[in-house]
Amino acid sequence: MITVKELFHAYEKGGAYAVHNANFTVEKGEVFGFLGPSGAGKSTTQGILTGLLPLQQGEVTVAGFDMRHPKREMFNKIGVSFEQSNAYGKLTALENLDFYRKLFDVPTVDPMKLLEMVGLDHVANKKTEEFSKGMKHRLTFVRSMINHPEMWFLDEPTTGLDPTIASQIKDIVKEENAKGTTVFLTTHNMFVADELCHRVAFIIDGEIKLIDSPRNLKLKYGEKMVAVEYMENAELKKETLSLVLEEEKNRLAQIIQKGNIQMMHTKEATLEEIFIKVTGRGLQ
Ligand SMILES: Nc1ncnc2c1ncn2[C@@H]1O[C@H](COP(=O)(O)OP(=O)(O)OP(=O)(O)O)[C@@H](O)[C@H]1O
Repeated sequence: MITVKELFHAYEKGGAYAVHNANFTVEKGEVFGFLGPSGAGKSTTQGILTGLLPLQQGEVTVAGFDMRHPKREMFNKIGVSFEQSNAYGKLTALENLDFYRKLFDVPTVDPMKLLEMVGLDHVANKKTEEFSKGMKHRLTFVRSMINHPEMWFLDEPTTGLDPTIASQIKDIVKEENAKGTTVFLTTHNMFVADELCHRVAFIIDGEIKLIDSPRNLKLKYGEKMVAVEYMENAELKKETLSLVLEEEKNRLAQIIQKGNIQMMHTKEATLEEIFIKVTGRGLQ
C-alpha cells in the first residue's frame, strides 16, 4: 500500500534533514506505526505521504500512486486525520462534514452516522468554534473516514483526549482495520503503538532505527523478568527478578521453595524501555 525508498526531506535548502534516508513499506491491511519523540520527523513523513509536502528526494508510492506526481484520484482513496484540528469554526459540525464530503468523487458516509460514532450527534448543529479541543479532535478524526479510505493516515489520534474517548477512537481504528483499511499511524504514545500496530518503526532525528512487530521487539530486546509477591513474617513482599541472571534465578527458586507465594507473573519490557535501549533516548 505504501513504499518508501531513500526518502530525504529538508525544510530549507542545504539545511538539516527532517527525514534522512527513510526506507519502509506498509502492507495492505496493516496498521503501521511511526513511533518517536517530538521533532523526530513523523509529521514530515506523513506530510510527504499525503501530498501535503512535496517529494524532494527518494521514491514514494501510496495506494499505487507515485507521489512525485500526486493525482487527484489518490485523494479519493486516502483519509488524513491531523494532530491539529482544522474544522471551519463558523460552520456547524454537520456543515463541516457536508462541505467536506463534496470534495470527493466517491460515495461518502452519512455525516450524522460519523458524528454518532464519536458522540457528537447531539452537537451536530453547533458551530465548531464553540467546540472544546477534544470535540474538534473527534470531528477531524471522523471527517477523515468520510470517503471510506483504503489508506488511513492518523497523526496522534488519541493525544489530549480523555481515556474513555481515546478508547473509543482506538476501537474505531481496530474495527476499520478489521474491515480491511490500511492504517499509517504516527505517535509518541507507546501504549497506542503497542495496542494498535502490527509493526512499528522507531524514528529519531529523522532516521528510522528499526522496524518490527511489538511482539518481536519484546522477545528480542525485553529482558525476561518475573514479578513475584509473597508473604514473609506476615508481611506482603514484592520482587522483580531476572530469569537470565544466575543470582536472581537462585533467589526466585528460594522464594518458590518457601511456598508463600501470593502472585507470580512474567513481566515484559514496554515499547518505551525498548525504544530507550535501541535509540538511547526517551519518547517525550
Ligand atoms: N514547517 C517547518 N519548517 C521548518 N522546520 C520544520 C517544519 N516542520 C517541522 N520542522 C522541523 O523538522 C523536524 C521534524 O519535525 P516533525 O514535525 O516532522 O516531527 P514530529 O516527529 O512529527 O514531532 P511532533 O510529535 O512534535 O509533531 C523538527 O526538527 C522540526 O523542527
